[in-house]
Amino acid sequence: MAEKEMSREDALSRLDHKHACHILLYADSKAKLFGKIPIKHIVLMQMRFDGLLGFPGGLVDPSVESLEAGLSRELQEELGAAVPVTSDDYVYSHLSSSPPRLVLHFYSKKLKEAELLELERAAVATAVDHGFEVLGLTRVPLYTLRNGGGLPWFLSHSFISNSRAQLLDELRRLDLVSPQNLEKAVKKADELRHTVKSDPH
Ligand SMILES: O=c1[nH]cnc2c1ncn2[C@@H]1O[C@H](COP(=O)(O)OP(=O)(O)O)[C@@H](O)[C@H]1O
Repeated sequence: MAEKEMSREDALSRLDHKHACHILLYADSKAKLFGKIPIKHIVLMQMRFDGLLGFPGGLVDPSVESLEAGLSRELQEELGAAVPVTSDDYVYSHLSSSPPRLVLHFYSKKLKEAELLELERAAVATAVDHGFEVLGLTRVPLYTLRNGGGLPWFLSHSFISNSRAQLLDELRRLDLVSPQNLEKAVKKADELRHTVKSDPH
């Protein structure tokens, strides 16, 4: 569903709307899958309570806290560790079409690989939301295997709100996947979604 991009100023003037902030956390990595396929970057998403994929974050109330303070609070609950977010990490805002009267603010932040690994551990060990609102953090595979495994299959899953578009925009903007590989992965994902839906078994 289409979401309308808006300026931060316009977004914050919507006092009669709810506001939600979400973040893409990522790190560079030299690790290799099966010892040969470079991971290149670790990008985090999460499996939500409703079975949809989305980013860490949640509802914030700009009348009582800054967007960044609200997002940091949500991250503490979902990841079990402090992730200081600043306005430098802000990417863009969208007016949600469904549900209506909701403004979505999106952030991304690069971490060191060791910091990200520590967050993954804390998300299981100490996060109060683990097993409830959040069923688990997941990494986004950025490679495409010969059989379509990796990013295409990941993109063929179901995502909350505009989080799939937020993911694709950031992978493109941060150059975490080349434009050609991203385009191919999206095309393959669309074919896979069609195959899964039309398979009667
Ligand atoms: O990753 C995301 N990207 C964009 N919008 C999202 C994402 N996750 C949830 N949303 C939207 O934001 C709303 C509030 O988010 P969330 O469910 O994370 O907050 P909460 O845990 O505070 O209730 C959801 O109803 C959904 O429409």
